[in-house]
Amino acid sequence: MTKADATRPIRFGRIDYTNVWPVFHYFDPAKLRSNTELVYGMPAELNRQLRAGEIDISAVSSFAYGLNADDYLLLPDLSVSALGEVQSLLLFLKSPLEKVLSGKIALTTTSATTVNLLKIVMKKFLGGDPEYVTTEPDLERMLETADAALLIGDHAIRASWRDHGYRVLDLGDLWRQWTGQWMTFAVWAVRREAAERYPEAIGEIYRALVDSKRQSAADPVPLIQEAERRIGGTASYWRGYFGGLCHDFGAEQREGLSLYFQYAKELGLMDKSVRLADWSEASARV
Ligand SMILES: C=C(O[C@@H]1C=C(C(=O)O)C=C[C@H]1O)C(=O)O
Repeated sequence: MTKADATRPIRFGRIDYTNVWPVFHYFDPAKLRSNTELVYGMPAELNRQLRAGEIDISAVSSFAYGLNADDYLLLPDLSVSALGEVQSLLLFLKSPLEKVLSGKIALTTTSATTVNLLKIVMKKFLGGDPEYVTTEPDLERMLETADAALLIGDHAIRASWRDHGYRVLDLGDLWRQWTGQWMTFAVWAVRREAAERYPEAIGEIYRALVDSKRQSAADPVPLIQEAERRIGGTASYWRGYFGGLCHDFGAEQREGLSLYFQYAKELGLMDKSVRLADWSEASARV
């Protein structure tokens, strides 16, 4: 290992959306023994950076994990999942649904999981075949030329609060209606080479994330207050929002995500089957 390698910080990607807050709220890199640098970004940008090795570990779109499962390991029991409605994965319809099915849909540049979930819903569940264009997440501009627009994260939340008059479909709700399953939108992944190279640091980061998740679940009030302060909305909105999300990744979430990967492969959205592979502290210590 060169000197530069030995001193280089671990680069850790944090999605700059409220949905990951419970896992990051009490996570403070300054309290770690290892030199860890947080890199904030939209999911699609962090997906790219983890793929390129510019960051070592990150919250990423679950779809991006699926594309790169040979090179990544999952940090166990961490995810952004929901059974049903999420409130931040929204398709805004300017035209009636029948027209959207053969019309044009504008997709946010920030997403990977939800754009592919929408393609699954459109094709497999609703029998549609719309044209897709990818654009910056600006609802009014998207709908100038498209019949519908997909937004995720805080872009979707802010747009949903406006008096827009559009019909809105929640992708978490659609997935549940058609499959009865959980859906997992984001996971925490580490590059296999980073897991081998920095086993103690990854273990330390992992324990700190699990600890943050536990503290957030025990008392969501600080997160709710911070969301009100930074983004707006009411305490009851944020209570409902955080309450509808699950940051665990147990058997039910794994089953739902595996079904999503199966459909994505069936429709040619990814070319390989995905086997979920977990990082483990015990194996990293050997
Ligand atoms: C719940 C959400 O999950 C997300 C959806 C993602 C995607 O579609 O690729 C990626 C990360 C999460 O931000 C959300 O964005 O609101």
